[in-house]
Amino acid sequence: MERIAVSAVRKSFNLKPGQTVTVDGVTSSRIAVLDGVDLTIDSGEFITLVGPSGSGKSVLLDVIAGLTEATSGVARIDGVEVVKPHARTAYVFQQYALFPWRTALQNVEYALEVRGVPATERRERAKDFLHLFGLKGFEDRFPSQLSGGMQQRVAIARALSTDPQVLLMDEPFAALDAQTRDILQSELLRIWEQIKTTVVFVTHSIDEAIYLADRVVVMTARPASVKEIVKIDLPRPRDLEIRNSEAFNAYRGRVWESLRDEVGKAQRDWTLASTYAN
Ligand SMILES: Nc1ncnc2c1ncn2[C@@H]1O[C@H](COP(=O)(O)OP(=O)(O)OP(=O)(O)O)[C@@H](O)[C@H]1O
Repeated sequence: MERIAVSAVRKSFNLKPGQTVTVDGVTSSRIAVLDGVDLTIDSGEFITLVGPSGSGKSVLLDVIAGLTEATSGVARIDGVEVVKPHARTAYVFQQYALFPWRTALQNVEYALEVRGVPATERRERAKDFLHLFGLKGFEDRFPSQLSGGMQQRVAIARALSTDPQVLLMDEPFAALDAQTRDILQSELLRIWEQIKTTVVFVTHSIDEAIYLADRVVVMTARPASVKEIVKIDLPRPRDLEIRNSEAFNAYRGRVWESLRDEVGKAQRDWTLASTYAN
């Protein structure tokens, strides 16, 4: 069943007064970020998005989240146009975005509180989700008393406690060390296997993209559209060892092949931009 449908989505922003951008010799005070993105995602699918830095991946997530309006085109969830944040869509950012004055438990409870879940029920549910992420015994710690990996576990527990139909994740593990990142990828997969919510996950890591996904969506350089979708036919449940397999290696080559030109284009764009800036 189709859960998310992004159709011909374009997005451009006005630049600050006095700023301009020149593309193909045309100077403009608007920057085009998304250029006709089409993407449909089934219920329960795990999608990863890769693309050069600055290509518009976060903006695309924001459109699906209802945090920003498309300039044209439409994003739909279950056939309904997204015009504002949806109660059953959850978002996890790179920075843990926890309330520093609330304990781990209270942070998870917050998401349930704003949805009107009664106190006893929300406390139990929040605890269950913290335990699911291996945080038993850490319920009363404040974010500053938790490691980066633990903070991100709390953020994901908070997002999942609301039973979202759609989970949007914007480079959630980018700030973590490599080992913690590996552990969290596996934990996320383990939990996703149980709840099978629809996930759209942005990453710069090709390995992470392949390891997690049912399909890897490769975006072009800005203004972005979908360049290619690579279906990942690796068996599930997956463990990290799979990254050493021949099949994984072949996917790695395939995704990089698709991404390489776009990274090159984005780099030329930056070089040009810095030439103008000087
Ligand atoms: N509110 C805004 N006003 C103006 N430009 C914006 C705004 N939001 C994003 N942009 C521009 O849109 C482009 C895409 O940004 P976005 O953050 O989506 O890229 P990204 O692919 O997620 O990058 P990265 O991988 O580096 O996180 C960037 O050039 C950015 O400067």
